[in-house]
Amino acid sequence: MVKICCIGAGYVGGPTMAVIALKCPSVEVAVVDISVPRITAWNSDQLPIYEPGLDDVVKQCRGKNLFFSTDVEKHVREADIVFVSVNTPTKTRGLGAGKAADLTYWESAARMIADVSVSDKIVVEKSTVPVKTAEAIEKILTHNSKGIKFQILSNPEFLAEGTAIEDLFKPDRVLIGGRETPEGFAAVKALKDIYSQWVPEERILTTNLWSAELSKLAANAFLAQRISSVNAMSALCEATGANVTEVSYAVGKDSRIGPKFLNSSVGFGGSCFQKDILNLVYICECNGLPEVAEYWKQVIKINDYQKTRFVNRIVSSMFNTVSNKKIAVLGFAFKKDTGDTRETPAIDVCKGLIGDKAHISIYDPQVTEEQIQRDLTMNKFDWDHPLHLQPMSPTTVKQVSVAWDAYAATKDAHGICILTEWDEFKKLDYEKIFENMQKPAFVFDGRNVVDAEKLRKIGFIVYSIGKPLDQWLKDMPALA
Ligand SMILES: NC(=O)c1ccc[n+]([C@@H]2O[C@H](COP(=O)([O-])OP(=O)(O)OC[C@H]3O[C@@H](n4cnc5c(N)ncnc54)[C@H](O)[C@@H]3O)[C@@H](O)[C@H]2O)c1
Ligand SMILES: O=c1ccn([C@@H]2O[C@H](COP(=O)(O)OP(=O)(O)O[C@H]3O[C@H](CO)[C@@H](O)[C@H](O)[C@H]3O)[C@@H](O)[C@H]2O)c(=O)[nH]1
Repeated sequence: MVKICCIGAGYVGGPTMAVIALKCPSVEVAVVDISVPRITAWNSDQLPIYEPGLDDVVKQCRGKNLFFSTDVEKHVREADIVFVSVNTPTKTRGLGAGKAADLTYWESAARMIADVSVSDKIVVEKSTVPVKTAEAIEKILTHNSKGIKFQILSNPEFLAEGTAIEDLFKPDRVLIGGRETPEGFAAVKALKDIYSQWVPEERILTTNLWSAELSKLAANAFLAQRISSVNAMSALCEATGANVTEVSYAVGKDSRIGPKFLNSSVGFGGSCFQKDILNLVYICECNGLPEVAEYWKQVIKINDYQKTRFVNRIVSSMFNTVSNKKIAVLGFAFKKDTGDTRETPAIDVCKGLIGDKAHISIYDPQVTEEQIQRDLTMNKFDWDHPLHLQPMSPTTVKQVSVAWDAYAATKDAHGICILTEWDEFKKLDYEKIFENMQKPAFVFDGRNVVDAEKLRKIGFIVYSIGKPLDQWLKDMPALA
C-alpha cells in the first residue's frame, strides 16, 4: 500500500489530501501538523476550515485511509511520498523584507524529513515557492542523507477557496515538475499514477522543475492582473458614465480574452495573489529584470488604489466626514463561501473608515468577532504564520462591533458597505433596512451585488463600483 504523508493541515493540505484519500482507496494518507488545535479540529465534527463539500469528503474517508495527526515524524518516516504544504509567508525583516518568501517553515520541514527518514522518498512541493526552491531543498535533503535517495517534485496547487472540492474533483490541470533524469521521470510517474485515478490523462501536465514552480506564480499573476485591469477600467467607467459590467461583458465575449475573472470589485484579497506577486517581483529584481518587476508591481498598486478609492468615495459622499457615523459593513471574508479573511480588502476598507473616526458594525455569515478583531490589529503579513506563532492581539478596536445579522448591523446606520458577495446580501429586505437607517441612507456596493435601481426607488443613495454615478455622488467627487 502506498503511504502518503502531508506536512501542513491547512487550506491546501486538508482538502487536497482528503480528495486523494477519497479517490484512491488503496492509498493511506496521513495529514500532519505542528498545530494541536488544527489537528483536533480535523478529527472533530467542526473542521478547522469552512469549504462547501469538504465535510462530506472527510466523513467518507477519515479513520479508513485518511488520518490527521500531530505525530509528524512517525508519519513522515513511514511515508513513500511526502507532500509539504506549509506556510510560505512574505518576509517582514531582513533581505527582501516586504517581498521575498520566507522559507523558514519549508526549511525546517525539509531538515526534519532528512533527519527522520530511513527509506527513499519522493518529496513534493505543494506550497507555493519561489523558482529554484527545489534546488535548495535538494541540498538540505541530501546533505546528510545517510544514503537515502530523495526525489523532489513540484506539484503546485491551483484550487480556489470556496470551490476547493469542485476544483480538486475536476481540475483544469494538474502540474507535476521533476528532474529530467531516469529517477526524476520515475518519481513524476509515481505521482501521476495517483492523480490519474480520477484526473484525465490530458489534464496532467509534466514539465521540468523550474517551469512548474514558475507556472504557479505566473498563473496567479495573470489572474490578479485581469482583476486589476477591470478595476482600473471601473475608475474610468465612473468618470465617463460607462458601465463596467457592460464593458467587461463586451470585452470577455472575445474568445481570446474569455469571460471569467472580469468582475470589478473593491479589490482582490486572499492569501495568495498579493503574496505571490510580491514574490515574483522580488525574483525579477534578483534576476536583474527591474522593468519586469515594475510591470507586475503595478497589479498590486492598482489593487491598493481601488481600496483607497472606495474609502474616499464613502467619506466624500457623506459630506466629507464619517466621524462618529455608524457604517454597516456587510461581508468581511475575502470572497463568498469561505470564512477566510487573509488579506481581505475589508481590512483596508475598515481601517480607512476607522482612520476617519467612523463606528463600524460588521456582519459576515462565516467570520467570528475574534477573527475580525485580530485582523484589524495584526501587523501586515503576520497572518501567514502557524496559528500558535502569531502574536496575540493585546487590544481590541473599540470603534468596531460585530453583529449577528445584516439587520442588526444596519440598524441606525448612516451607510452600508458591501464588501463580500455573499448571496444572502442580494435577498435582504432593503425596505425594512431603509426604514431603520439614518437619512440620507447610503449603500456603497463594492461587489455589485444589489439591484441599484430598486434600492434607489426605496430612497437609498447608491454607489455601485464602476457604474454610472448618482447625481449626489457626481456633486461630491472623491479624490483618490
Ligand atoms: N490557500 C490557498 O487557497 C492556496 C492555494 C494554493 C497554494 N497555496 C499555498 O499553499 C501553502 C499552504 O497554504 P495554506 O493556505 O494551506 O496555509 P495554512 O496556513 O492554512 O496551512 C499551513 C499549515 O502548515 C503548518 N505548518 C507550518 N510549519 C510546519 C511544520 N514545520 N511541520 C508541520 N506543520 C507545519 C501550519 O501549522 C499550518 O496549519 C502556501 O505556500 C500557500 O501559498 C495556498
Ligand atoms: O473577477 C473577479 C474574480 C475574483 N475577484 C477577487 O479575487 C480574490 C481571489 O479570488 P479567487 O482567485 O477566486 O480565490 P483564491 O482562493 O484566492 O484563489 C486564487 O489563489 C489560489 C492560491 O494560490 C490559486 O490556487 C487559485 O487558482 C486562485 O484563483 C477574491 O478577493 C475575489 O473576490 C475579483 O475581485 N474579481
